[in-house]
Amino acid sequence: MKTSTTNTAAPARKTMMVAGYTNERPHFPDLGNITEAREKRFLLDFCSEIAAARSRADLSRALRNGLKRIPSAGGFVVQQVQNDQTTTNFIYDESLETVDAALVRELATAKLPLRDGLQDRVLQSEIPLLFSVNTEIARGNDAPYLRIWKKAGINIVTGTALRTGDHQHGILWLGVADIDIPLLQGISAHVSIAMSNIIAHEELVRREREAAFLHAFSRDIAAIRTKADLQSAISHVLHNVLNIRLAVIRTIDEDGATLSPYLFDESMVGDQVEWFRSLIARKIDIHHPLSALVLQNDGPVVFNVSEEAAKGDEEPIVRFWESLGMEQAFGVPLRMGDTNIGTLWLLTNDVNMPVLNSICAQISIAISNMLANGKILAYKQQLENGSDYLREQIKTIYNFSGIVGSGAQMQKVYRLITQVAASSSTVLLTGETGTGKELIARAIHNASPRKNRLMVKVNCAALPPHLIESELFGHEKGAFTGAIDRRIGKFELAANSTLFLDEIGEMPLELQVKLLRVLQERELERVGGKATIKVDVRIIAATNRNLEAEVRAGRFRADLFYRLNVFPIHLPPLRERVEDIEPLANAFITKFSKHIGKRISGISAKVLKELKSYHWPGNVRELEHQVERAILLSEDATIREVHLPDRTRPENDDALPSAAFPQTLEQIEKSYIIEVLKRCGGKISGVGGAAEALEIPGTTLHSKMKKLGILKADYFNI
Ligand SMILES: Nc1ncnc2c1ncn2[C@@H]1O[C@H](COP(=O)(O)OP(=O)(O)OP(=O)(O)O)[C@@H](O)[C@H]1O
Repeated sequence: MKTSTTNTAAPARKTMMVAGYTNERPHFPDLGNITEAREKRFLLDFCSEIAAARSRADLSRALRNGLKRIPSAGGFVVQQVQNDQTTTNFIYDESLETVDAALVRELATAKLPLRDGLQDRVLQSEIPLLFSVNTEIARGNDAPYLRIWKKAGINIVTGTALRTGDHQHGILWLGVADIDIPLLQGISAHVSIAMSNIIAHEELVRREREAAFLHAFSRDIAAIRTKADLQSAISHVLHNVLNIRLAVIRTIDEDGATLSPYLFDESMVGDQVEWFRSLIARKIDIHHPLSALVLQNDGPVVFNVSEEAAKGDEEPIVRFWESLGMEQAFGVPLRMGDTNIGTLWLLTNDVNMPVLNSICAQISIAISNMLANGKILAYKQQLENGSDYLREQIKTIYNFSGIVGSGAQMQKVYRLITQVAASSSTVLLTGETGTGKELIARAIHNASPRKNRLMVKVNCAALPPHLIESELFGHEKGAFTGAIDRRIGKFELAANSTLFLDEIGEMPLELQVKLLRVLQERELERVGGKATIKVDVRIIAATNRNLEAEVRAGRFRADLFYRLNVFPIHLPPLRERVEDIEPLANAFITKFSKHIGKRISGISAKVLKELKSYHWPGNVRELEHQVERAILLSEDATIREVHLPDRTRPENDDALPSAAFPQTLEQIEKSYIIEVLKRCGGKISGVGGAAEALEIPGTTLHSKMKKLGILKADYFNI
């Protein structure tokens, strides 16, 4: 046996037998005590057992049994050549575990570089090579398997390339000092065939398993209705089929410009959860280099983490991958047909690309179905809410079928409506209560390009402050107690239409900030939601308060006021457009006589005079109610009587007639308080209440009202 400092190679021979066995033994010594005939017998037995091997365990057993009959044999290892210039263990002799179990097991799962000065030489050689373990170690070769052989006390090992045709499957290492080269070649030829069969069989089993998983996955995914179920199905298939974990799925937002997180799994980020969450929470521009690359690619993109880090772009996500010790990260486009719907990110150092592709195709379908479902639900809700509006509109249609009034003041209002309607500019309608602000808001909407969608109205004074935010911006399920379902807000409902914010002066200060943000950025977040939603909404706001005074008093934000006051339209009080009173009264007679079912043809001159001289604190609404009441009470076809409150004024006289004037101080006080209460819409205390206007505490006003016998009917009877 030659154990020179270098390896000894046996020259290739032309006289090999079919099994690779020949009687000639030019370099290797005899096969111990096995005679030539027994050698043949041995090889036949050995090879038939190897040929029968269907699994790694079979092959291992066959090699172990065969080698038992070679006295100098000390163990075997078969390494498999991988595509990435490495080898991995295929089988090893379990008896080596008695030497150093931990090291053997470590090697069993390790990837060894192919070019280590030994493996590469064996694979390049046509014939088996013989190495001295001690010499290789002394030379500085630190291949870990040399340490095993050394610990096992084996100094001479032979390495034989395992090939079928041109394909290199691996290397057969034998710890044997004394073996006949043709016999070794015969053994290796059979091991090569067995190995390639086992690999093919394993591949087949793996594919069948994958196909079964994919089939189950597509079945499961078709039945999925919730995001949580989708997440668990995806995690399950990735873990079971690819043995990897999902990092995050991002979907492209409605605006088509950004990607938002859709699903993510923090189970693989260890104690870096907070960092991971902060990275995930961010919206990503679709042109961001890493995402753009994935979205432009047909299949998965492999990012080499150290190469990405070396670019010095200070990408936070790359630093994160580095911190997890990842060598590679995978970004996969999620697509339906030619349309990108998002990206899927995996943290793994290795992945089966074809399988990943088919999983991603299924995930794309599932996500796009879920997104479509979400949209359908939103549309459904929009339709439902829309039909409420429609009903409301139909119910009150007679109220805004036309604006009545042709006086100079209303002519000015009509001109302003015409100027602003076609644009999307914000309009601020001001004027006392009942002057027709809502009517004008609808007129602007109906004259605008948005007229085919319903105008959405929010009365900021009618909602409790804690509900206004959810009413305006919507909420996600569970956002607060009572949020049992997701609900879209009025802003989203008014998408591509007009949002009429009535009584804007009543909006609480804290909400004014949020409204300002939406008006500035045209995007909002639902209460309890993370996603930002773009909205194209035209705003018309209305108030009967003097907003400038409210700003000065610190009750209204100046910045919001300037945002709203883009195009102000002031509705004059009815007392300043007396010329409109008769046409308005006639219009209401037509409307109510039809509605009530009484044929009323007109108003007496006396009543008309009374109407024209009245102060109309409740403006057109008050006139409307007075006409309705008069029709109900009238006994013939002409209205001959109206019951106006005490504040009538004679024509051309600003002073009130003495008969109508209260006689005592108490009466003066009573009617003054009633007047103030009317102007404050019956609100007694709080912001905008009568007590505030009278500059007395709410409790004092209450007791005064009690003392003076002021009843609700006194100030609500307009
Ligand atoms: N010029 C008008 N022509 C016909 N009807 C009118 C006119 N102005 C107001 N009205 C009617 O008066 C009533 C009150 O009008 P509207 O609700 O638009 O007033 P407003 O200024 O918005 O009141 P508030 O400030 O109290 O909300 C409605 O029934 C409306 O149809």
